[in-house]
Amino acid sequence: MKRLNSQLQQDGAPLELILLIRTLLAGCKEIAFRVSQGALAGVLGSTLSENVQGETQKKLDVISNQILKDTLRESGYVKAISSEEEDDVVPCNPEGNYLVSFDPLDGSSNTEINSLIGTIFSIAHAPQWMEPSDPSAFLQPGTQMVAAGYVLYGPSTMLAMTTGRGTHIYTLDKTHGGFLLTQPNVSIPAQTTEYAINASNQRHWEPAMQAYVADLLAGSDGPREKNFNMRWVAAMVGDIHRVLCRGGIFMYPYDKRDPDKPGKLRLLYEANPMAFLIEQAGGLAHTGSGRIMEVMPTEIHQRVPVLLGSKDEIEACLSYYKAHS
Ligand SMILES: O=P(O)(O)OC[C@H]1O[C@](O)(COP(=O)(O)O)[C@@H](O)[C@@H]1O
Ligand SMILES: [Mg+2]
Ligand SMILES: [Mg+2]
Repeated sequence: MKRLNSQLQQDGAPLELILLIRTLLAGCKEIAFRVSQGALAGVLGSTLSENVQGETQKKLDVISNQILKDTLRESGYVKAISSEEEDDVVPCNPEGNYLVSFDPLDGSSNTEINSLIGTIFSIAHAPQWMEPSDPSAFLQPGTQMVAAGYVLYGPSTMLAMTTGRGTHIYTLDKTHGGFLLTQPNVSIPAQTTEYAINASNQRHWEPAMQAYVADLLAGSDGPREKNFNMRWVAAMVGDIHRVLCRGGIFMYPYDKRDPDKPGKLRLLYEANPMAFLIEQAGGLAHTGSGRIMEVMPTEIHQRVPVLLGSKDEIEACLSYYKAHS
């Protein structure tokens, strides 16, 4: 079975990027170990770095953030980090060539019920002119990413990643500690009868989304003339993994509750990396008004609506937006 390194080389990733990805994944393997300890996380710390030793009271998302921050800062490859768990950009090596953004633990409320969680990340080039503490270099559209992916901490630890040459899925072989290629060149079926949305927010959606979901619910009796099934992992990383594995769509649409928060999910840490993976697997990634990866961020913690997944079904959804515009 092919190793991650060989696939990255085959996809033409430069050596420094490969080394950075390996460093990032070393941090994720440490998180995987922590997560697998469940309620014992932080108690058994013999293999863990000094900075997180003894932090037994901290929640796993804070611990995961610390692990990734320490690992990336020490590597020297990274000029600055932006993280869902940090208010400001974290300056690293002024000579570093890359910027890394991450959601250290996505779906963190699932930790309480021993259910799916993961780390989502993206990597971009750091401009020469940039001061490490300057957030403006992170304010570039997702089209500038050179790599993105997630590590899913489930029954097995899995990695989905793209460097712009297809999306590949790997499984962590815990016997030797390496990621092995288990699903090369993922291709999301264009059509699907499976969708994911938190229906408890229904009253806050725009009319286009209300109409679209109403027609999905009407099933074979409605205009779509077929039955749909619904799934909700409550961790984007788990829902997107399902979409990559067997198709479907995932939506966290515009929500009119708070105009400052047009969606729940964060552009830099969640929407962009997942959009890159989905597009590289032949799917579509949209906000309802444009391609996610073309959104120009105005601040690092910006939120956006997301519609991701099987191409024909996302297009069907967008036709409702068009009809209501
Ligand atoms: O079920 P809810 O409350 O609508 O929220 C689920 C969404 O919130 C998130 O958990 C947010 O991620 P965090 O755990 O990183 O805050 C997404 O992964 C998920 O899709
Ligand atoms: Mg998240
Ligand atoms: Mg998180």
